[in-house]
Amino acid sequence: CLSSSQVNTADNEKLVRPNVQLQTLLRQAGAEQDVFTLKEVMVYLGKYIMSKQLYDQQQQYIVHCGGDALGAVLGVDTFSVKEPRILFAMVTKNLTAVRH
Ligand SMILES: C[C@@H](c1ccc(Cl)cc1)n1cnc(-c2ccccc2)c1-c1c(C(=O)NCCN2CCN(C3CCCCC3)CC2)[nH]c2cc(Cl)ccc12
Repeated sequence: CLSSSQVNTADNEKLVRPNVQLQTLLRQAGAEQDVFTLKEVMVYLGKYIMSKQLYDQQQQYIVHCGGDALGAVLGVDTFSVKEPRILFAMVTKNLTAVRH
């Protein structure tokens, strides 16, 4: 039988494994694990964007990642932080759900 935590696992508590390209970026942002929650992936990606100053200084919700490995991972040159659905879709292409 499933424990209560397994039954009502919210999306952001589901465990995911990034592919090698994304894992490399997360490690550069300080991650030391191989398996994450979606929320953890986003927190580390935020740190990565901050550390490499990829956001637009004038419009700080615009991220320019074309010349960076992040652009290759997400498949875009620029994105807006104000489009979370688009952003989650781009990030989840690089994640595999972990059965536990
Ligand atoms: C709500 C959250 C978010 C989270 C998920 C989504 Cl799908 C959209 C939005 N968010 C709001 N602004 C940002 C942001 C903006 C510019 C540069 C860096 C981060 C974020 C992102 C975080 C994050 O973990 N954010 C912590 C607090 N942020 C406040 C904004 N801070 C700003 C400080 C001034 C300079 C610009 C960033 C950085 C820390 N993780 C992300 C990962 C990506 Cl792929 C894209 C964006 C973010």
